[in-house]
Amino acid sequence: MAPTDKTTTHKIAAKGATLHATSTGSGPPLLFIHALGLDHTVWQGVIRHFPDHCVITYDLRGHGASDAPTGPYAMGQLVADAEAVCVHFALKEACVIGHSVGGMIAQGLAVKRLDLVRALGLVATAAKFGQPGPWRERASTARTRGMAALAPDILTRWTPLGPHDAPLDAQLRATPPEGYASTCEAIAGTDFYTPTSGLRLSTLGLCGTLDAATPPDLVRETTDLIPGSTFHLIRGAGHMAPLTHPDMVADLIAVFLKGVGHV
Ligand SMILES: O=C(O)CC1=CCC(=O)O1
Repeated sequence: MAPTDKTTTHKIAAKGATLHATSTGSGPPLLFIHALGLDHTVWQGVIRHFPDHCVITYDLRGHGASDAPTGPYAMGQLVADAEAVCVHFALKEACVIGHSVGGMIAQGLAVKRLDLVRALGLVATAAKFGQPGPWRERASTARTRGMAALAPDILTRWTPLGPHDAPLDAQLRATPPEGYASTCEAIAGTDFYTPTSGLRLSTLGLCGTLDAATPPDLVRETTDLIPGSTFHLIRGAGHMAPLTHPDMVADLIAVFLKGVGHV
């Protein structure tokens, strides 16, 4: 939802960083967590479909209007940040919907604080994003050459060419290199296959058929770690489905929420 006078912005104190968050509406809580190199606004087209929920978004540390302390960041800290956001808003039993690294953080939050998480939405994400080497290289490039050196390749992997390229490119280039690099290092050090396999909660997995960054088989494999989960493909979408196909993403989430009684 584009910020309206019903949307409030919040500053949340986390360890070593102040986080920027937004809150709108009331009802069953939904927490949306964005991907690497973006900010909370990537969810705008999705969250406008949930006027009867309490919708919370925030910017990861190192991204958007949150602080970008010097890294590296640990995945445990990114999970603790999500926990701090839940505590700030007194969220309990939220449906936590994470995109890409946001989905990894959502898995970690459910493992750490199942009391806070009633259901999971795993959008174009994984329990482990490949080998650490390329993430460390990306971190090093961000620090030494800046986001402009990375943006063209990342954009090509994110989404088939389209009208979203310019705003995505702008967000990516506006991400503080230290925040981006430190988040890459958190990804490099994370393998959630075992902890996520132990989760028992309602889970929806979503992936675009054209996703080159987290291909459908990877997202399906991650979703399948959680018994009873459901998985849907979004035809024609790439990695940026929440931005390029917001109505479809929202419809699938809405059906899922209805199915689990989070309405
Ligand atoms: O940027 C990418 O290559 C894809 C990605 C992995 C984690 C994330 O948030 O984005």
